[in-house]
Amino acid sequence: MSEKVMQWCVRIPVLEGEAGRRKLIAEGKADRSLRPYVEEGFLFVPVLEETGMQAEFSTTSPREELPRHEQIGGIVVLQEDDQIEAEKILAARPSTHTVLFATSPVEGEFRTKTFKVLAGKNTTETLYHEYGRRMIIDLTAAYFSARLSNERQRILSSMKEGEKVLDMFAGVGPFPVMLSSKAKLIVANDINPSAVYLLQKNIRLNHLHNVVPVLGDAMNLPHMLDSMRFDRIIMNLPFAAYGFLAGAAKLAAKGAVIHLYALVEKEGEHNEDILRAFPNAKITERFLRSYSPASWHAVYDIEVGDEM
Ligand SMILES: C[S@@+](CC[C@H](N)C(=O)[O-])C[C@H]1O[C@@H](n2cnc3c(N)ncnc32)[C@H](O)[C@@H]1O
Repeated sequence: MSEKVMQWCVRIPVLEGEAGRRKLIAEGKADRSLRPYVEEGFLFVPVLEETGMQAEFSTTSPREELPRHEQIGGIVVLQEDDQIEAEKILAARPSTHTVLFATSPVEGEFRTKTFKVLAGKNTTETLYHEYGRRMIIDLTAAYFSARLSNERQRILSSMKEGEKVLDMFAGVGPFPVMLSSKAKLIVANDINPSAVYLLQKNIRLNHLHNVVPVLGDAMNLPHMLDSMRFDRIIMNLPFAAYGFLAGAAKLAAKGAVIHLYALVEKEGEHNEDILRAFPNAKITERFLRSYSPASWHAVYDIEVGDEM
């Protein structure tokens, strides 16, 4: 049961909210027994020191305070800068070679983080397995998250044999690598040279002959790919992909399906953007996971229809 209490707080514009909250946690200033919330475009974060601003917060349950880990191949990423916990994990899991703590949020055009090695080998590179495929990941060089593995399987199972697929923001290639078994062709594009370098390695590692890596800005794809049309387009750049919908509309075949990933604060937040690019689309929005107390990762499945 949670209860309401008054506490000192800081108010951060919502787009910088998650980065600000993490900074306050890293500095030991956040009051983690209380739950932050969003109101009128600001994230309110409860803090331990007096700030001159107070607000009402709900208490968190002990379960919400447990450190969460993400395992990517032989690497564990801890949510807390906790060396003792890191050493324990390393000793308990023989397949883990490194325990990391992210010292920044996902940031910049390449959507990468910086890391501190808490325990084990001094590296951010690892070999990751997903449903029988292998991928080389380097967490400082290019974005990667194992959390979308179920989502990749969901898309694979909805695909027909022989589809032409475009991944506009492919990173090191998890979607192309996992979807290649059903596709005729996958064009996999990314603006980060290190991501495309790893993508090329991952294509070779899995002996794929139908994935074409492209290094470039997704804005240029309609011009570069000219008359090509795709049955499925993956748009996984959650904070900005909706800005590329007009380009996707030029590259979508009749009857295509677009998977648009977004960070949202309310249901239907991007419906208008989608309908501007695809006026006859059928839109299904799905919740993927919480991102911050008041925002979440969503995927919009956009069936563009035959009349475009
Ligand atoms: C959230 S990551 C997703 C990567 C990959 N789809 C995955 O699931 O791991 C977004 C990717 O978009 C790339 N990116 C950012 N802006 C871009 C642009 N204008 N054109 C092409 N790629 C871009 C970044 O380098 C990053 O690899």
